[in-house]
Amino acid sequence: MRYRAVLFDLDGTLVDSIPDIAQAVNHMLEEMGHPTLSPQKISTFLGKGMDHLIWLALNELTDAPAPAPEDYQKGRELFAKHYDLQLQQPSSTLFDGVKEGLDAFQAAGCQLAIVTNKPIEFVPALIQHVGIDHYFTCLVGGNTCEEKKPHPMPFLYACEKLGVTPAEALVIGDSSNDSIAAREAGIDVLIVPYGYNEGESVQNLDCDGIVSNISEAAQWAAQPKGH
Ligand SMILES: O=C(O)COP(=O)(O)O
Ligand SMILES: [Mg+2]
Repeated sequence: MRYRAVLFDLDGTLVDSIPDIAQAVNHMLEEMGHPTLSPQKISTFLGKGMDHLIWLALNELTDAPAPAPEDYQKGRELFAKHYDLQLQQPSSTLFDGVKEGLDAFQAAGCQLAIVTNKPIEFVPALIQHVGIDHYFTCLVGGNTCEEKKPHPMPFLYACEKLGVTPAEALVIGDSSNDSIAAREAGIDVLIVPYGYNEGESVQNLDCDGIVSNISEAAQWAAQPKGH
């Protein structure tokens, strides 16, 4: 294995988290007297953290250039309340190949971390529900560091926590937020094509490869560079 640590994005890479996020967004919208949005539409708002998601969802429903500050604040409180409730009985699921891939990386002696833009308080319940919490020795959320992806800080913070250099780490993600942050941090990056890249194709992202799932990522990482 070419790497000592693997830093995983969460939403859209390990977990199909849209079912619970869409429910929470739509409960928020309903309580604020707005019509609901399709899960497909909501999935295009994901990637830059909870505040951005709420901003885009509220913005979608009005002609105003931005939600009023009090509506935005109310939206943030309601989303957090409903997402927390949702995570008590979640519907989110693991993508195919995740467990096999995590097992392969772990068997090869890699340390595993999650680096997500999701606020850290929601992460433990979600990864416990899908049965992958025991794999990770480091969890970094969107509010753990001063900056979020696409800033490199969260990935560099995870490397420091795990005691590895950026050259010894690999990032696996689903969006430009992951590829840009990884490149800026000097960390190799693989992209999966089944996640949420803010509604855009992943084909043009600056990365070291596009792999069909995490299991294939582990095979890729086991080969010498240049294969
Ligand atoms: O919270 C988001 O917007 C996306 O989370 P992610 O970084 O795990 O994809
Ligand atoms: Mg993601």
